[in-house]
Amino acid sequence: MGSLTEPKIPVVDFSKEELKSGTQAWLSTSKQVCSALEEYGCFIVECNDVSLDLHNKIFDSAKELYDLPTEVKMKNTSEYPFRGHVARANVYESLNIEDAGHLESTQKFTSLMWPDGNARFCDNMHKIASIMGRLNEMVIRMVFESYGVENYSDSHIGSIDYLLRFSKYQEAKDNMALPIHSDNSFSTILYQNHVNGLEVQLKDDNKWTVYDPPSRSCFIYFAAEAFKAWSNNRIRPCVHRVFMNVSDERYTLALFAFQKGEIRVPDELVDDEHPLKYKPFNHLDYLMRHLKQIYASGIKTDYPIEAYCGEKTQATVVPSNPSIFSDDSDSPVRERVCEEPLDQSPVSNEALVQAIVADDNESENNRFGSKFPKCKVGLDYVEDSEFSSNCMRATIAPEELMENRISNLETRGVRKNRKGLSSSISKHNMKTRNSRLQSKISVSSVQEEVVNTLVIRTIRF
Ligand SMILES: O=C(O)CCC(=O)C(=O)O
Ligand SMILES: [Fe+2]
Repeated sequence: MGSLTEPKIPVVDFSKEELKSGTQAWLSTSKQVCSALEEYGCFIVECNDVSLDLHNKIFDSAKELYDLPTEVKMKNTSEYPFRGHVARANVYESLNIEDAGHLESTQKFTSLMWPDGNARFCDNMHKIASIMGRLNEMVIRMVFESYGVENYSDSHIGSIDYLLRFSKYQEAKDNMALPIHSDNSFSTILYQNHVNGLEVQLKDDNKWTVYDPPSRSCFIYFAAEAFKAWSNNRIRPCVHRVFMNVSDERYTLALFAFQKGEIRVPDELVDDEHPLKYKPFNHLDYLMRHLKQIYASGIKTDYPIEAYCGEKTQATVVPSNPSIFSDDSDSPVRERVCEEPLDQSPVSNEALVQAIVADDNESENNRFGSKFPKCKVGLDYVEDSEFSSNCMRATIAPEELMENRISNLETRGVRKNRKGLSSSISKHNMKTRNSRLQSKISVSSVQEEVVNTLVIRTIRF
């Protein structure tokens, strides 16, 4: 029989006294933090660092950011997947500041969005990011001390690479605004406006608990995949999703902590009871190569970090077996990953658009068509990946197949807004219906900031 009371997200009070290492308050708070992360993977941080005034200013500034024209927001780009400007229909939109631990990065982002300046925005965002960063560092010290590995805290904290993400959610048709996932960071701290929507899984039981912060000055702290690996599986990564069934706009700010350089399980955390589960790994490489492959291929894996650096995995960290990609032999359309990837480096929006345009014009220099002369280039919408709606794939297909695929794409609701065509495309004088649609799709992919997840696939015919 299950327990009668459902577990709740633990609340840890960081506001009572000044928390200083070595004090009784510090020790008891550390204990609560550690057991919350081991048992549930998350806890609510109660503190009084954010006044109601600052709360209001932060979300006014966030709204101001989202109210900017799309072409301005699209200037926020990144070589990493799912950073930069990401938009999904009217349900989800995010913008990301990389290297957010430094004021200069926030300043740079601010002047990209507001070339005439917006000191208020910069100031508010730097303030809240600093509060969240300090909290994260305190939690790291507490956990490291609890495990007796406090000698690693300084170097760990010194190598944190922060990412600040602004997210906006609106009511979703199926209510699912952000799919189920755990973060690929080390840890994440999240701050939200007055609209709930975040749900966490506290046990492996498919039950969801709504994050309902007790006050405007609360944060939620998540342990993520890299924290689990570092702790040799002691810490539980928090599985969460965003479920939106209210018409109010939900705004959040999340500070993701990544590690520059290598993460290795401290020797002190390996013993007979806890044999080593992970090889040392480079966190940013994990993000850049492994996740990129996973997202681009549409493979859903429950434990991506195990596949990357689990003690039992092979030396190759990037999936190389084409059979893991969709290859349904009953289907008239057989797909395989191009054995010789055309371009391993991140593909810029312009390069993608130019390649498509070049293909359409049957140019000699066509990057794709020269390798696959009978094929047309198009973009395929990936439905099955974790962040499905943000993913597009480049597909090479004979024209008649493109026709089918494009009608599928239409029914799958790829944006058809003709105004979405950028001038750089329309001036290329597209002739056929197909090519127009392809271009439109490519624009959509550009808008959705997914060009970096480009995978070249061939369709045999
Ligand atoms: O905005 C939220 O509530 C959750 C965001 C999140 O989970 C993410 O960006 O990974
Ligand atoms: Fe998340």
